[in-house]
Amino acid sequence: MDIIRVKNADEGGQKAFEIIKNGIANGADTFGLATGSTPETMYSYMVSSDMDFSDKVSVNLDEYVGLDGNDEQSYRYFMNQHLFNHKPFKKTYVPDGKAEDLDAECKRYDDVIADNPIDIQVLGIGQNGHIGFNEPGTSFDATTHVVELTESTVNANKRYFDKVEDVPTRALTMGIRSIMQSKKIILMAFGKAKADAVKGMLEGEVTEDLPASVLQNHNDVAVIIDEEAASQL
Ligand SMILES: O=P(O)(O)OC[C@H]1O[C@](O)(CO)[C@@H](O)[C@@H]1O
Repeated sequence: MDIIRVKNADEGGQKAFEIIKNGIANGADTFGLATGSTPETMYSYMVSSDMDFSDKVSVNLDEYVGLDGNDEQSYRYFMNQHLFNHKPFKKTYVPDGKAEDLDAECKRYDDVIADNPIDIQVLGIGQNGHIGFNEPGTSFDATTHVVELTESTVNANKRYFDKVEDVPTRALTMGIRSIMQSKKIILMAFGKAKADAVKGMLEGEVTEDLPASVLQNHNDVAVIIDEEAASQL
């Protein structure tokens, strides 16, 4: 793994943006995208650039079950606000959290991923080492599935909701197998709360107990970490 140390989230977002830009110059046109606070600076750099993404495709990692794309807490809404409303893409995919048949939605999303092989996948990391919403214990062979969120994840994400009871407890997520099939992966981690997960991911054994550790088995990963996230290394 290529470890890129930066001062803070702003510099990290700039580095990630540069990797995206180089990727596009080398033919990348399908991007796996992530939500959460981590990629926000990267999206700001994309938005304030003069780049045109109108011939690019995005495939997002995950969505809360039960939330419509117009719901301000949904990941579809997040992506529209942070990127797509400013920089239109040719096509943007996010799992449908309101699908009546969730199993069918997982199957549909696997077809989307198969039809749109991801050139560059952007990832954050949960405090418990999750990637996408693949929580500890998820099989490395998983494809898109419905997940029960752990207490740690619900607590970490409650900052976006009025009260913890409002945080959905289930989500649809792309599986680890699909993430690992991306040609290139950029994982960003900023802040002290991520330090233990980053240490486990980079220095620990490869184990389903810490999903991000699987990235040790991928041959093209850029890990962008700030000083606080790197503080346990
Ligand atoms: O970037 P945050 O807000 O710390 O969240 C960590 C990770 O958890 C998720 O919110 C779950 O998908 C990811 O989007 C994100 O990478």
